[in-house]
Parts: sequence; structure tokens; C-alpha cells
Amino acid sequence: MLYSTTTPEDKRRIFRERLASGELLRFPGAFNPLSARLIEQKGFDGVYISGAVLSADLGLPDIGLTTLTEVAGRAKQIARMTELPALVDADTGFGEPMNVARTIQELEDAGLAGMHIEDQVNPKRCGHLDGKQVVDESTALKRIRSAADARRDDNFLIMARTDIRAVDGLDAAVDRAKKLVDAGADAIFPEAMRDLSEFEVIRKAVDVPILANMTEFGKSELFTTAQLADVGINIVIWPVSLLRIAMGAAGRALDTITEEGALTSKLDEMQHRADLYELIDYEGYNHFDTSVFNFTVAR
Ligand SMILES: C[C@](O)(C(=O)O)[C@H](CC(=O)O)C(=O)O
Ligand SMILES: [Mg+2]
Repeated sequence: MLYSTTTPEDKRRIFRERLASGELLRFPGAFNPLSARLIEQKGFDGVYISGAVLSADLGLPDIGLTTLTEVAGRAKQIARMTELPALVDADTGFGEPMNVARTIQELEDAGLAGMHIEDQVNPKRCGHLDGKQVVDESTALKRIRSAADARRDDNFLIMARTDIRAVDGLDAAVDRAKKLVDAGADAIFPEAMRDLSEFEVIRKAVDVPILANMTEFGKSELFTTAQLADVGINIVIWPVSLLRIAMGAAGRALDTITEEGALTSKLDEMQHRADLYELIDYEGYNHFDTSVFNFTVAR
């Protein structure tokens, strides 16, 4: 009922403990607060909040148009709906190192368990597109240093994403990952790795947790959780997948209305009213007023 009862501090602490165990944590991307609840109900370890989803949701391309206020606001709405830790995509940090510092404090206040900042230039683009550019080493490290300095809860996870693999190659990615860790990154997100062996190279290079991005229609092959666990990955995200599935289904449903004049043939594919009410704990609101949930929903 209402919002999560686990405090942000507890979510961060539990997230850190689970990361320290070395197991692979599965973080599907929530495209709204309700889908975060579904991710929790289905037994996942955490919720990812994608910049690509956040901008697509507003009808915008993922090129750094969203503001810190928009990202922190939406991330808060999602994070508070689940007991799970939520990891948010902070793109390039929303400005200079001092802006990055403010970004961290806003995201802490929004109840996130952690975030990642990348080393792309502005305007940025999806890490799986051609033609990316990255900032120089000194700028990349400054972003991470100011992020680490700004946090007030040591358990708030500062993850550094590097996009340099696609620009300067794997050796450059190894070098940058090591330096980002030295600058204070708690975890590394090596973007657009081409195969498992590339993940293994990064795994060997750094001691901190590593994230694998299993976004579809990109540069990386889609590996299974077993394959990723085998090479020592600690967090896997499917950042845009649930939005892609939902939008695909929505498009097909609209065609069905046009073709069949009704959605009767789609009922089996829909989340049932009863399941929705269970997910939002409608019945729980009887705690306040016993007449709130005094009906039954036939399945
Ligand atoms: C992970 C990512 O940063 C995101 O915003 O979700 C994107 C995902 C995508 O566009 O497919 C990325 O740059 O990989
Ligand atoms: Mg992104």
C-alpha cells in the first residue's frame, strides 16, 4: 500500500551487501512506477531507471534533453514504489563537476540506491550508436571525483560508465576503467562490449562490480544470465526491454481495434484487472476505510 516501507538508506545498504556477495543481480528497466512493482513481484533484485526510457516516455530522443529535475522527479516516483534498490542513469551528470555534485545530492534525496555517469560529450547519444565522442581523461575523472565527494551516504553507489570502447578500442576501455576506479568509482559500466571475452578483460582489470547492458538492437550480443555470471558480471540491466515489449503490444492492440473492431481477442494478453489491483494492493487501503475494497473481481 502507498509507497515502499524500506528507507533509501536501508535499500543502499542491502544493495551493497548483495553486490559484495559477488552474485549476479538482475535489474530490469522500469518504464513507470507500476512496472517497478511488477519487477519486485516477479522476484528480481533491483530496478534500473533508464535515460533512454525517460526521454522516450516524453517523446524525445536520448540526447541529453532531459533535465536533472525531470530525471530526479521521475526516478523518485519509481524508486519509492518498490522495496528494491533503484539504479538511475544520470547521463553525463547534467553539467560541469559542480553540477555533478548537485546531481548526486538530488538523486540521494530522491531515494535512489545509486546512479551512473558516463564519459560522453554533450550532446550524448545511445551508447550503442555509431559516431559517439568521449571527453578527455581529466574531465571524465573529475566527474567521478566530484560525484564521490558530494554524496552524504557512503552506500550511495557511484558507478562510472565508459563509452570509450567504441571510440578508442578495448585497451583504452581497460585504461579508463582503472582510472575511474582510482578516481572513486564504486562500480564500472563498460558500454557496448562486443562479446563475452571483452567483459572478461574488464573483469580482470578492475576489482569493483561490473554492469552488463543487455539492450536490444545494439552492439552487444544478448547473453543469458548464466553466461554473464560465468564471466563475473555483478549487475545486468535490460534497460529499455519492458518499454519495447509494452509499446510493441500496444501497437498490435491498436491494429486489432482497427481490424476487428474490438479487443476481445487480446484479453489473454492483458494484465487482468484483478492482477492490477493485487499489484497496487488495492485491498490494503481497507486499513483506512473498510468500504474502500468491498467488491470482488471475477477472473
Ligand atoms: C543504458 C542506456 O544508457 C539507457 O539509457 O537505458 C542506453 C540504452 C539504449 O539506448 O539502448 C544506452 O546508451 O545503452
Ligand atoms: Mg542512457
